[in-house]
Amino acid sequence: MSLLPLQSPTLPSVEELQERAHVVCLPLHVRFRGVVERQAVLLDGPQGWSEFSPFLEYADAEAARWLACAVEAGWEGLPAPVRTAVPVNATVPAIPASDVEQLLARYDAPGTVKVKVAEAGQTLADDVARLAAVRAVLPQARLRIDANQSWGHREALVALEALAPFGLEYAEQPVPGIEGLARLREELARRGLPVLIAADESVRKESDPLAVAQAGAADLIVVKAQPLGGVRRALEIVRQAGLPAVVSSALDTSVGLRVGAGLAAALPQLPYACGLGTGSLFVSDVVEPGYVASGGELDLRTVAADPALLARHAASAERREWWMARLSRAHAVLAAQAR
Ligand SMILES: O=C(O)CCC(=O)C1=CC=C[C@@H](O)[C@@H]1C(=O)O
Ligand SMILES: [Mg+2]
Repeated sequence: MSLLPLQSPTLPSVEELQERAHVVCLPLHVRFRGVVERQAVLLDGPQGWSEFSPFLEYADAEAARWLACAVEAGWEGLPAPVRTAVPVNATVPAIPASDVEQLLARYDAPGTVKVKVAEAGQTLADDVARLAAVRAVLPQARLRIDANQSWGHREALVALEALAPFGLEYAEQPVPGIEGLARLREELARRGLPVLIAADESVRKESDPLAVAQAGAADLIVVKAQPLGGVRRALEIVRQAGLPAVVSSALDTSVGLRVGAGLAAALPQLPYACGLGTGSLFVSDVVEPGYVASGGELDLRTVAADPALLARHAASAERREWWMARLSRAHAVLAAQAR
């Protein structure tokens, strides 16, 4: 397959990136992906603010794709939108059912809710209770689940039998691997269990993001601008995959969420609400008000980080140094690819 190169046409020097970089540490209302604070580098690019925030454990080659996205958004800008607003889902982390109502109150009129399931240390009964709690608060909402590839084949079948009665829009990455998804999808069809399968990790963490579509292993793909190396590369992946796509966040700050909204706004078709509602999980952000949905939608306003908030949430000197070194290594990966 041919994809756009990872780097933007002009890769700025590492010195320029570092001069324009602000490292922040933002508290979250709930634990998400095992963290209670989000660290991010925000770049004051000539075409607008952009974000470099690969998860802390990611190696440099993977982090370089996130930097390619930041360079594209900040130095090239976003592609022209084909719509003026994007629908978003509320995201419910693997919290106790008793906390669901309070969490959902942070979202304004969500028409769709994504519920995290299969959390380590929890049971299927916890997942059922969490979905039931969501259903009780929002009887009309579309529901989807995300297992983050934590089930095995048989476990997934048992879980999906139990959760399908909630009327799932789809199940995101129920099991690991492209073969695992394909096998599960076949078995669901054989059993007449009507749950669509969405691929997330099998798109963003595979060396070939199109492999899952080529294998016929999923009904739809989840696309995230930072992990896929930028908005234009993600658009090209969706075009070549030929499957419906769900745009989602990488737990970005408001700046990264706006880039994700730029991806969603530029897609020719947007059949599903986007996972770009995660700004509501932040206690504080780099813009005020944060880039959160109202009436279940994000508008396409300009998002520019506020200097006072950047200062208030500035990371420690030690974290800043760590991020600058990481930025430099990711830059070296992109520079080597450009040669
Ligand atoms: O899609 C959403 O509703 C929100 C984003 C989201 O779920 C994720 C963001 C960041 C990291 C991931 O573990 C997670 C996901 O797996 O989709
Ligand atoms: Mg996911």
